[in-house]
Amino acid sequence: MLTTATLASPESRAAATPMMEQFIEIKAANQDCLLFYRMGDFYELFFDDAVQAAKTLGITLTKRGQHLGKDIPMCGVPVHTADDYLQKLIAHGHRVAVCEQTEDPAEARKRGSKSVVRRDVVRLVTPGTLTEEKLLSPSESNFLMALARVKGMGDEGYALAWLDISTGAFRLVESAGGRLLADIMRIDPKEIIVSDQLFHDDALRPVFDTLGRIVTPQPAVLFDSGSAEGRITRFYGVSTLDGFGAFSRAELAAAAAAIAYIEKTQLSERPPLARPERETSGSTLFIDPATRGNLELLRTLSGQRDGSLLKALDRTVTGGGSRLLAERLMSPLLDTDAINRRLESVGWMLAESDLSDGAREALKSLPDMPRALSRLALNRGGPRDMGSIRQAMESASMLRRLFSDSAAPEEIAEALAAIGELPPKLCALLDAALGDELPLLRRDGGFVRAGYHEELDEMRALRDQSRKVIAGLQQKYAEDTSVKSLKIKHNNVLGYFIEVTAGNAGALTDDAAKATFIHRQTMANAMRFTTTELADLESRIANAADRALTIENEIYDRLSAAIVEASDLIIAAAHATSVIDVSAALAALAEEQGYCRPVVDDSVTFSITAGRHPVVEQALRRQAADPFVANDCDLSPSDGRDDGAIWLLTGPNMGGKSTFLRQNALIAIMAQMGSFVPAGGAHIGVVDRLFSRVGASDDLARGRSTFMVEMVETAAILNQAGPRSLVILDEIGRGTATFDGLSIAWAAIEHLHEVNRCRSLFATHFHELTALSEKLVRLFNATMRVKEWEGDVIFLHEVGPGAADRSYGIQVARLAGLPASVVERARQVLSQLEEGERTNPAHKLIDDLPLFAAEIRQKPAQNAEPSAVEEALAHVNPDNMTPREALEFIYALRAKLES
Ligand SMILES: Nc1ncnc2c1ncn2[C@@H]1O[C@H](COP(=O)(O)OP(=O)(O)OP(=O)(O)O)[C@@H](O)[C@H]1O
Repeated sequence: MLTTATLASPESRAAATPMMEQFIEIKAANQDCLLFYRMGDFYELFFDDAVQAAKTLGITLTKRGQHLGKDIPMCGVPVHTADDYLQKLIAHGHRVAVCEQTEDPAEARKRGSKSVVRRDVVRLVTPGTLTEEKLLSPSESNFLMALARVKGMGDEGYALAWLDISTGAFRLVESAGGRLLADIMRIDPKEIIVSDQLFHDDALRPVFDTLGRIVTPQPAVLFDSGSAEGRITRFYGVSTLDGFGAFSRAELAAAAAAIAYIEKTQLSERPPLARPERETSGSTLFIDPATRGNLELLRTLSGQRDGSLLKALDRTVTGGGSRLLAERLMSPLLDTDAINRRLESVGWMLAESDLSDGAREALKSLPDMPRALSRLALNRGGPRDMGSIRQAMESASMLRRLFSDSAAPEEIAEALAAIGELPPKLCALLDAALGDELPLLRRDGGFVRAGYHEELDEMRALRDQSRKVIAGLQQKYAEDTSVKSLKIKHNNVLGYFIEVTAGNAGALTDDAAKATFIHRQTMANAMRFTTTELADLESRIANAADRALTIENEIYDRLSAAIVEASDLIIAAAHATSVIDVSAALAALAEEQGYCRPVVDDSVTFSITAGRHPVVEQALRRQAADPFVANDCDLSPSDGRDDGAIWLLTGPNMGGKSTFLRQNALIAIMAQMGSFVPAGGAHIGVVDRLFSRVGASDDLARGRSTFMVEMVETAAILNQAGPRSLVILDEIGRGTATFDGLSIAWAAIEHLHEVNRCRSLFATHFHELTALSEKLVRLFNATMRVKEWEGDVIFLHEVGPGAADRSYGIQVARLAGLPASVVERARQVLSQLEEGERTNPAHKLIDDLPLFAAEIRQKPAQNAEPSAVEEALAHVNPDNMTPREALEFIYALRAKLES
């Protein structure tokens, strides 16, 4: 098949029709994109673009004409539903170049009958540069990120710039090799651009492999730090960056690359980007990528939002609020003043519940201002986007009035001040100019309010009156000709015409009538006429309608320009409404769920009383199950020491160890993002790095077994955790042979205690480890309590001091539905093992080691008689059985078991 790559060959070009020539040229300039080629009301795709798109979209692949003697594969999507198709293509990792007709076909015809309509790519659609409402999730930011490295600055020379053209947010931070992936993951970009060179740098390969296909290489010139400043100043129309603050060379390179990419994809349009705001490197809680995934902050491990921490916490009522909450959750702070400022806002909203309820009510009618603004600035908007800005400005001002008599804390007061900066003139202008009911598209007209523009009103009246005049004319002609059924109709070919049935045509064609009625068309059953009067009227109507639309379009452009001019103020006010939304939402959450305000300071205290797991607690409540059992956790330094404690947690399977570990990590995250926390009381000395090793997963794609993944993550923790870190380790060493696992866990605890000296929670089934507490002064044993009742185990989910003596694995296995025969056999093996341990102290270290079952299996209990089921099984040959016989055999086994 002809591919787009071979299209550009000289033979291909020589054989091309004029339209094909145009296609080949445009395609050659956009090799890495599918080309949406505008043909009338469709975007059409050709050659291998068509094949790929038809497959992804599940639409029919057809053919259109031939090129070089071969059929040209083709598929197409209607322009008015193109967004739906774009969404699917983008989600599947494609990039799309949208090629529009840039002149009227009539213009092209003037150049000769064979001329091709001019076309040009007006935009590249990529995952990080979306603006359409349909393509975006209201509650998620859509960040494009540029990663730059400036040579000669060693490991510290990385910088990240990320921006969302749908909201105007633009930020920068410096990063380093060790935290690069963590920084990228906390920002959660949809697309990352890097220079060709960096893309092929072996040192970064593991980072890019983890991030997958969201990373795309771009020409190195985009990242040139020498011309970076010039590119940024040109974009913002300023002569120097002095007013923006001081940036490092790497930051400038990243910011300029992001801007260059926006220019490349948006072509002539310029989105309303806020000035780049610099984050201090390392000012947010470092959460390593594995921990971020395992703690299911934004999404569960299977990629769902349901079941994530964000979903459990989100009570915001605006898209902007929801996006800000997600950002805060992903980037908890280290600065206690900033954290307490946020907590102050939540506390105040909680105390002023009438006000905050009122605010939430007002916020519900607040449209997504930045996204409407961005569409208008990019010329992709319509009258309804203007309506959204008007409505948002009104709702925001109402919100501000609501708080006018209150003594709001600093953060809220600043937000209210930012709303106050919204230009009242713009508000008044939109109010005066825009009608109440707005059409989707500007080309439909009818969005300017009556009374706003004199000439427009006149033209509209003329247009509408003329329509009335036509109705009068119809009546007059009907009377004059005595043809009651005479009608004046309109179509696109003839314009207005008079129509009578064939039987009545005589009345309009007799000599007297001929002077007035001019014949236009004879149909099978009807005859059509016009009159000079009607033709005059028609041109007046058409002129008036045309003129009205022209005036409306001029007004649209003026309003749009006025809105875009105020974009900085609009973006700032929108952020302010999001701050109020988040504070009020966290207050509502705290009220609804009974959360408390944490004490956050610079100590290394970690003391939580009656803590709960925010997600599990809500899930249990939804299922109307037993309520969540609250537990204390205290890792604070004791006896005048300055380093925190390690809790070694033992307990039965299903006892709640993992839940307890995670809940304490989540409480720390929530406190540092500035939220109240699910606890009776909490005092947290700021955690600077959070590490966890929980759950087990294979990473076979990268050639790592479960155990390898576990060890890689453990290594990262032991190498990086410092005195202010919080470390959560769940069942280290379980993925290997027992002695190996136990030894690794043993050594890891000693290392945490002696070297890392950080606050840690360590859950394990190796009960031998509890002996370590005699040796390590900061290590404390804790256990999940259970009750035994008639051989069954009842989980109390209570954490208390001490060590568990056993794991109750067999009881849990029975609950899980393991066949009764297996459970029974396991009990026998366990008692053998325990017996062995009593008589043979050499086995001291292996009291709950399932892997040793292998050894036992070779030495079955001597007096164990084979059961009837085993007898039957021993004599059967499955290869000789039909499925039906096999099923009957199972029934027979079942009957034996029950007897
Ligand atoms: N504090 C609690 N209150 C109520 N229910 C809880 C509590 N903690 C845990 N649970 C329930 O117990 C179940 C098991 O908890 P979890 O997975 O934490 O146990 P575990 O001790 O880590 O088990 P394993 O050792 O098998 O991994 C959870 O799904 C949860 O529903």
